[in-house]
Amino acid sequence: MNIRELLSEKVKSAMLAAGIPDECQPMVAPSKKAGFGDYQANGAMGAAKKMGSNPRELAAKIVAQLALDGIAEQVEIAGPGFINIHLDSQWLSTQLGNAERDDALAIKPATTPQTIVVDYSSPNLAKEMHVGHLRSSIIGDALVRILSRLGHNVIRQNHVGDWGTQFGMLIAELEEQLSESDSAGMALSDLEVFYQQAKAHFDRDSAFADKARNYVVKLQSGDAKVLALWQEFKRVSLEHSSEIYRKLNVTLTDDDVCGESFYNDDLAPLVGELQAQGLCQEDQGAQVVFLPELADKEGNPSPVIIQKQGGGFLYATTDLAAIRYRANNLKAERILYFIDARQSLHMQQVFTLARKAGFVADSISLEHHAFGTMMGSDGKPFKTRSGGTVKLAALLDEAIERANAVITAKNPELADTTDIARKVGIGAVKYADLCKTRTNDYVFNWDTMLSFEGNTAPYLQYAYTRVQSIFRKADIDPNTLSGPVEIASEQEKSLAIKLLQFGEILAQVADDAMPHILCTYLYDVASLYMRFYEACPILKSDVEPGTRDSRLRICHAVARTLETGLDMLGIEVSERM
Ligand SMILES: NC(=[NH2+])NCCC[C@H](N)C(=O)O
Repeated sequence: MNIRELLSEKVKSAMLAAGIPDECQPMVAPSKKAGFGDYQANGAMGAAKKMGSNPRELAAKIVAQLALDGIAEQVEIAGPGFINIHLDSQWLSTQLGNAERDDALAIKPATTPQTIVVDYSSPNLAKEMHVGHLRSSIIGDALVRILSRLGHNVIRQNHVGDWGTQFGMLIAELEEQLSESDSAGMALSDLEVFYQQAKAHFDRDSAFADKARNYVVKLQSGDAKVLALWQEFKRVSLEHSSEIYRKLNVTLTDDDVCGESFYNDDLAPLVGELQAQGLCQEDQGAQVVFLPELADKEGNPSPVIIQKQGGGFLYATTDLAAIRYRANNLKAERILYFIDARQSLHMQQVFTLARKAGFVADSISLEHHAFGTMMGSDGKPFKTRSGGTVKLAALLDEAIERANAVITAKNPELADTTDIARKVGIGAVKYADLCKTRTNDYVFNWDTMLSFEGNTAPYLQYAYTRVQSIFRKADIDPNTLSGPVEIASEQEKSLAIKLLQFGEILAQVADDAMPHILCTYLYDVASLYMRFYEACPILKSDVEPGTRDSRLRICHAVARTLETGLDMLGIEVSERM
């Protein structure tokens, strides 16, 4: 149980004992300001309102029933009825000592583990991955890591775009280029260029355009030759994505790919079912669902086309089939989508229609976790200088190169910087994204993200390295320290409380799918550690051995928390920097 849960339970019992109705909540949270205790219980005000009594008197009744012996050293009532709880240093010492020893640190597994499907990254295989897929990949992966760590059964779904009319054109082009090229890998070494070639070919050569259209039909009817070409195209394109995932330290593998093509056979029956349920109607030859639930300001229902005139299916049709599969076959209890905010209406339509058609039970939580756009310094969506889309592969190489320059300038004595530059460069790009409130746009800036000051990956990685250097200097393996942790100073106390909040923070990130909360937390840990380090000498000769060992154990808890927290964000640390 984490501190918040423990205090909530205690305050709740006190409220019941004070005769407060069960529906009133204790409202326990860490105090926002110094001087108001470490935690606050704010439930007295709400309860007093409900009961028509005086909030301060009610708070006093709660405090009279509150059994926090050994947990809190002082409880006081402030303002209109806040209950301020000052935690007991001895109790914190024991808690932190236990956490430092525990493999799980202060992280407690979820009480009810769920099956959670996470749809993320999901690039279109016809083109090279670009910066637009960066946010989906790294935010989605952070959630996957956190949810797994909390004990949930997480199923990754890389819903790649591997189907649709454009593949006729691409396969026809591949066939032609293969007669001149040695391998598909060579012909497709630059997907962007290849796509442009195919498109130009399609536009200028009507015989080729006919062939491309014919290949779409053949692909859909399962023609062996066309299918083989398509598979080859898909294989090479997925290799490109896998390389980026490896570079980015994103956990997606080929096993997680469940692309649009997977649902192909399901689309016609699905439209049939919607027809049978009377949910869709014909409109100019197309099959359309009108959703009054999502009506615009004038009251016009929101139209969702699920089958085009001529029979073709759409993005929404595939997403409906996918959501049904995830609910029924994968047995998801929560389905999370990490997709650009510009697809919000699409997701709302899919969720509303899926519920209406009974494809997903009400008990299943459907969540579109939208994110904003990555902007350039000009305040417009991030582009190359010539206005083209920035390829992810090139961006990541540049990050590593820049990180290398920054770390060699900082520490010219470092022997081999290859591995450190990779961790710092990739970490900086990921952290700069993850530390911003997900729903906002943010400006991509190399200098800020690679800075060793402020809320950045290099700052946190460096904080970790500094702690590790203390153990090296003392020539001590922190795992062998056996004396107790003693929380004596104010700096030790606030650091201890912060460290013990790790589990609370993760539970919140898991609920809201907001990784920036974890980033802020890790930054707070590192900052409180710096304060502690300034105020509490560790290896000075006049420090008592018991105090030294206690402080070393606190350092160890800090290092492990930073390492584990960064790992949950998919960011690696180094022993030296
Ligand atoms: N189930 C989904 N619609 N997932 C997101 C797919 C994203 C789409 N392939 C794109 O690149 O924009």
